[in-house]
Amino acid sequence: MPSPPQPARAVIVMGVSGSGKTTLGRALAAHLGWAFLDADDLHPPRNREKMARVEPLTDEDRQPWLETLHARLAAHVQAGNPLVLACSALKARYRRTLTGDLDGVALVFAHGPRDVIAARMQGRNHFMPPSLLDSQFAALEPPAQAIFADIRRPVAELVPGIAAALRGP
Ligand SMILES: Nc1ncnc2c1ncn2[C@@H]1O[C@H](COP(=O)(O)OP(=O)(O)O)[C@@H](O)[C@H]1O
Ligand SMILES: O=C(O)[C@H](O)[C@@H](O)[C@H](O)[C@H](O)COP(=O)(O)O
Repeated sequence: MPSPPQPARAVIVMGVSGSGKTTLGRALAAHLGWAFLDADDLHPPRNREKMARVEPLTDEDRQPWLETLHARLAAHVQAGNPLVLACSALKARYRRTLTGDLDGVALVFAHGPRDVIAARMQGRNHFMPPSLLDSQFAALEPPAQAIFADIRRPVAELVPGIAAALRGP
């Protein structure tokens, strides 16, 4: 994934389940006045059912979902309608599928300690069982280049820094 392009036309907020992608992505989109899309909302029913059975998704499970997300991202970029996409995007190859040959897609990595994330997952009502968190960390390939967001900090503090990083030096 290249360094943040100038100007960014889309942002992917990535991280394991419960890392705060949705919360941070929504707040960032509101701050920027951009559209927001939660990749969770596009999981096919069989993927949601699988996770609810406490079975991690495989590469094959995720591939069609990632292709659908790429098409949505491409439509926004090509229409000049910038988008914040919250998506786990755990592996480098998933991020390559999401971005494809699109220019101007920046990456934000929502990262934090496992215990903080586990506690937050226990406190919400969601189809994703907290017991899948270890499989999420096992699949995670942290990005070499991204805007790093430490999710121990409040979202309201994180958003202006991310927006500034998107604008570039
Ligand atoms: N920076 C933060 N500080 C405190 N709580 C947070 C923060 N980010 C997210 N949360 C809370 O953590 C939980 C998981 O966040 P969520 O956005 O649903 O994560 P994800 O989309 O990555 O699964 C939610 O209950 C949310 O309110
Ligand atoms: O690739 C995956 O394994 C899933 O996308 C997973 O990472 C995602 O986290 C779930 O869809 C639960 O949704 P939340 O991210 O909102 O917990």
